Amino acid sequence: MAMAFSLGTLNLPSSLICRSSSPTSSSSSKTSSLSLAFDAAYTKRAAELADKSAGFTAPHPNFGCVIATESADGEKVVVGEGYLYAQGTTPAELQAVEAAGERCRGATAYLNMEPSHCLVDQSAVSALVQAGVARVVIGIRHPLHHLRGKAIGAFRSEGLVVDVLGEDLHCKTVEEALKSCHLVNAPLLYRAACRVPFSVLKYAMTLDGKIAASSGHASWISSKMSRSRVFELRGRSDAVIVGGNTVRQDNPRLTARHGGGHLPQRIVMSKSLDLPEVANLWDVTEVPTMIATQRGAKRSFQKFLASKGVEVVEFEILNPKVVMEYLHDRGCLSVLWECGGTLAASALSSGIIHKVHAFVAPKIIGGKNAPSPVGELGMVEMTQALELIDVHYEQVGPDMLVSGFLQPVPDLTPVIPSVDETSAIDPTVSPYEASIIFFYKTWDPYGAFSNFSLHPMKMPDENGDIYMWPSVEHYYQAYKFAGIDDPTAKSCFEDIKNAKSPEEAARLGRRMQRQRPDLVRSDWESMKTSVMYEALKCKFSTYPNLTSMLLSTAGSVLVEASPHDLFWGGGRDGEGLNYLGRLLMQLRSELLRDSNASNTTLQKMENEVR
Ligand SMILES: Nc1c(N[C@@H]2O[C@H](COP(=O)(O)O)[C@@H](O)[C@H]2O)[nH]c(=O)[nH]c1=O
Repeated sequence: MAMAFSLGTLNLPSSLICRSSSPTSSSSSKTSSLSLAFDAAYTKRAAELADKSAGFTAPHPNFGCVIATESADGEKVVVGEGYLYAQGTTPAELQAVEAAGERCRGATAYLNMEPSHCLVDQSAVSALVQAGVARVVIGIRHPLHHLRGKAIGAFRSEGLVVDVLGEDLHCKTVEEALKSCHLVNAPLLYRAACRVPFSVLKYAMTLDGKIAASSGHASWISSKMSRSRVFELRGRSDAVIVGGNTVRQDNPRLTARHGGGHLPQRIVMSKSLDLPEVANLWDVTEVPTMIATQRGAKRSFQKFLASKGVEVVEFEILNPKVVMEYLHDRGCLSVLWECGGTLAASALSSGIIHKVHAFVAPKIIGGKNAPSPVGELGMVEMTQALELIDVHYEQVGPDMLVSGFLQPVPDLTPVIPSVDETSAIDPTVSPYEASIIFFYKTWDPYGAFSNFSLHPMKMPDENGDIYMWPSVEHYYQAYKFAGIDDPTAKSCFEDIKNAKSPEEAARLGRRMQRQRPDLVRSDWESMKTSVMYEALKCKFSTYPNLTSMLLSTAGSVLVEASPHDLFWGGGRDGEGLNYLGRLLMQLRSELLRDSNASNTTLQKMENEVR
C-alpha cells in the first residue's frame, strides 16, 4: 500500500530551509537550498523510522528508508516508507519499494545509513535499482570496514546518483540530519570503533545526590514517569547490568515493562557470588539472566544457578572491560548499567561508559552514609572531573533528566588509512573484518598506546649511557637535537630529558625546532620514524601488559586520533598519514611473529621430551 504524505507531514519548518551550501562534488553542485532542506528532512525522517526498532535489530544496524518523488504539480511527496523491524526481517528498502510501487521510477530514496551489500545480501541495493529509483541520499556510510562504500559503489555503477550527507551535501540542516543518523546507530558506531558495546550509565538520585537512604532503601527516588522512561531505555538495550550489591539490596527484576518492546538480557557482575538463593533475577521464564564471575567462585552456587537456568560465565579477572569485550564478541550492541556507585566508578574509570542518563528527583534525603551514584574515581581536583558533551535537559514528571555523552559518537566516515594499505603493513588486518581502534588521550581505553603515556623505559642518552626515559615523547623530542655540537642544542636535549611531563617535553622540543631549525639534526626527517620505532619497541617490550594489549588488537586498524598532527596522527577527517598507528601495527606484526615462533619452539621442545 502506497503512502502519499505531502511535505506537510514532515513538518519542515522554515528554519530548515538552507540558506547556503558548500557542496564539494557530484550532483549536489546543482542542488538548491530548498532541495537540500528536503534531503535533510527526509533523511532525518528515515533516521526516525529506523529508531522505531531500537533494541530489536542487534547486532544489525537500524535502517529506515523513505522514497519521495515529485508530484505532477511539482510538490514533493513521500510514496513509500519502511524500516527494519528486527534482524532477519524484510529490509527497509524493500518495504518502501513495495509501498511505492510504480512511483519509484525516477524517485529519490533516503536512507539513514548505507545498506549492507555483500555476496550473500544484495537485497537492498537491487530492490532500489530494479524499482527504477534515480537518486539515493545516504545519511552515513556503513561503519563496518568490509561494507563501507560497497552499496554506494554498487548504486553508482548502476547509474544512480548518490549523495552522502556531509560528503556531497553540506549545510546546517544537513548537519542536523547527519547527527540524527549518527545517534540512531550510535551503538553500532561505538561498537565498531571501540570493540565494546555502547554503554549507558543510568541512575536516579535525590537533589542531594543520593541513590538510597543510609539504610539502603531506594524505592522510589524517581517518579513513575521517570521509571517508565527507564523501561524504555531498557527496551533499547541488549543487556542491563547490575552488581551483586544491587541484587542483595534491591532484589530487582530489571525487565522492560513499558508495554511490548524488546526485553534485554539481565547481567549480574559478582566476584564472590555471595548472592541470595531467592531472587527475582533467577526467574528466567521471560528473560535470561547471566552471571559474570571470577574463575573458581563458589562452585556450589554456580551449580545452583545453572539448575535455575541462569548462565554463569567465569572470567580470569572480573572487571567491566573484560565483560564488555566478552559481550562484544557475543554480538551485543548496547548495554544499560543500572548498578550502584562502586561498579559505576569502576566502569567509568575503565573508560567503557559512553553515555550517562541521570534522573534527578526534587527530594532531599541527607545522610552521611547514604550512597551516591559514583564511588571513588581517584580524582582530587575539580579540573579532573569527567565532563559530558552534547548535554540534554528534559523534565520528566517532577524529575529532571540530564543526559550526555562522555565521548563523542565516533564518526567512522573517514577511512584511515585504507584497509588495503594497512594490510600491507600488517598482515593480521583482514580487509573483511578490520575495525578501527582509535587512541589519543592517555585516559582513553587504548590510551597506553599514546606516546604521552608514562611508561618509563631504559634507552641510551646522547653519550650512550643508559637512561630511564619517562615516556616515548621525552625520547623522541630529545633525539631531534642529538649529536649537534652546539651548547644550546645540548642544553635543550638535557631539558627535554628532564622535562617534568611528556607534555612539557613535547612543548620544549617543538618550540626549539620552530625557533632554531638549524639545531635539529640534518637527517631528522629521514630518521624520525626509526627513532620512534626503536622507542616504541623498547616501551612495549618493557611492559608485558602493553605487549598483550597490543597483541589483543590484532586484526584491527590502529589510528592515533590526533586531529592536528597530520604525520603521526589520522587527522580530523582521515587526511593524516597516521604513522604512529602504522608503526604500532608494524610492531604488532613483529611481536606476533615472535610469539608464534616461540610457541613453535616450545611445541618442538614439548614433543621432544614427551
Ligand atoms: N530506585 C530507583 C531505581 N533503581 C534501579 O532500578 C532497579 C529496580 O528495577 P526493577 O526491579 O526492574 O523495578 C534497582 O535495582 C536499581 O538498579 N531506578 C530508578 O529509575 N528510579 C529509582 O527510584
